[in-house]
Amino acid sequence: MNKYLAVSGFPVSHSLSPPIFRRFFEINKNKNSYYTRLSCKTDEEIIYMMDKLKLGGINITSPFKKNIMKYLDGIQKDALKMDAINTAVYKKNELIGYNTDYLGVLNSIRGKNINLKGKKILVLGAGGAGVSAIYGLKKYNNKIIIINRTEKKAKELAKKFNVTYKKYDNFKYIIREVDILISTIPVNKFPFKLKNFPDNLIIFNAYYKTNQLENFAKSRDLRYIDGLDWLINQAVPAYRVFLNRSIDKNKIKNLNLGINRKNIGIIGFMKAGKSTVGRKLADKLGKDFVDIDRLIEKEEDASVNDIFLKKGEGYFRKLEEKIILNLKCKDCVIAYGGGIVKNPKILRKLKNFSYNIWLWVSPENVLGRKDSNKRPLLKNNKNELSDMIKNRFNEYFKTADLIINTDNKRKKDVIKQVTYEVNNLLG
Ligand SMILES: Nc1ncnc2c1ncn2[C@@H]1O[C@H](COP(=O)(O)OP(=O)(O)OP(=O)(O)O)[C@@H](O)[C@H]1O
Ligand SMILES: O=C(O)C1=C[C@@H](O)[C@@H](O)[C@H](O)C1
Ligand SMILES: [Mg+2]
Repeated sequence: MNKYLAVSGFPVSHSLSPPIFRRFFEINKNKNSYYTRLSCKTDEEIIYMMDKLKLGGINITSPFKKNIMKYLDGIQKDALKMDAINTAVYKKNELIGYNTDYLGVLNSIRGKNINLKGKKILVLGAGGAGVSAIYGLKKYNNKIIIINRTEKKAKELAKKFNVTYKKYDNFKYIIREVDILISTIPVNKFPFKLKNFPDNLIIFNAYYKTNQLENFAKSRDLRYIDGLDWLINQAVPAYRVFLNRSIDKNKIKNLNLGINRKNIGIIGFMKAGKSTVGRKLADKLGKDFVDIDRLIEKEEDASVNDIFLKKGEGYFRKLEEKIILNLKCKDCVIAYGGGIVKNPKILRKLKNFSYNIWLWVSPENVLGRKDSNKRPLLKNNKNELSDMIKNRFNEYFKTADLIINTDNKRKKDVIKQVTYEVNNLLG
């Protein structure tokens, strides 16, 4: 049976979990497992979409790691102690939560053959990543200091896990005496001067976009562990939870991260809002907008409906294929037709051509949208529509780099969410 998995958060368009998991599937020849990103604005929406997409499991990232816990039927003991989860999976119809983030920290450090015993460790940041770092490291080391801009949070954490709390402003003194700095703050520019850092400092940075701390570590030849290492090392145990199999980490070479595509593609079933949202998004980003259906209409000098009725679906699909395969744009928003997922040649092109956002809509919601009864393939019949959605589901899931739910949302809210995610991706 197919297994559908995703990482959800807000924003989540930047997440490198999909290329990591897709590589795991390749390594272990999991032909029927799929993993993508699911953008959700609330914890409630995650649960709604898990049901709609029939997800077997999910990774949870910021800001939902704590709030999602109220929906779980069971919570593994490490996750309970950290009061946060990053993985949930259905086991016999019960949704069970886990936290593999702390293993991510420990195994990244171990993978670099660094002995933790006796080392003085400074954890910067008291959010979810900070908690998991402390929780993991505490098992092997008791010289841990926590500092955070909001000092109350650092104090609480220090008390809960029995580590040392220091004032934020004292960073410049403390850093001179530590062996390992674990920065868990997601920033490009580090908030403190870097010149006081000792020569043999080991830096572990949870943030995986290129940033000032990384460049500094390289310029000073300091040992540096990056967030991608952490992400891979928390994904390995999550993979075990999802599929009950282990992964040979030595095989994770040549990871194709593949999210540097400049074109943004909008895919989705009929009436999902592809044209409306695509046009507005292009406007907001200052990119050109291409609506494939409109290009077809221009070429034939007839409406999509008329082409379908007079020349048939086969003719339409051929034209659609020719236009998409010849598309040359480099920095556009493209609204693709709802039926493209039936054509493997088009799907192959899309994989490297555009970052594809699937606007999800349920059959119930499609039927409520304006003009839905005028479409030739849409005869206002919910069962027929449900069947069509089911038949195309697998291809949509495989093609989507990001899923955004449009059910029960106003157009302007969908546009806002898509724009936010795309800015997060490109920014
Ligand atoms: N979130 C939404 N809520 C309600 N109505 C919506 C929403 N998004 C789009 N619509 C409306 O649904 C109709 C279809 O939208 P649009 O034409 O953008 O969809 P599409 O995916 O391009 O459809 P098609 O398959 O016909 O190309 C329009 O009348 C649009 O205003
Ligand atoms: O960016 C991501 O994809 C993730 C980040 C961390 O929060 C992880 O805990 C999560 O499992 C996935
Ligand atoms: Mg359209």
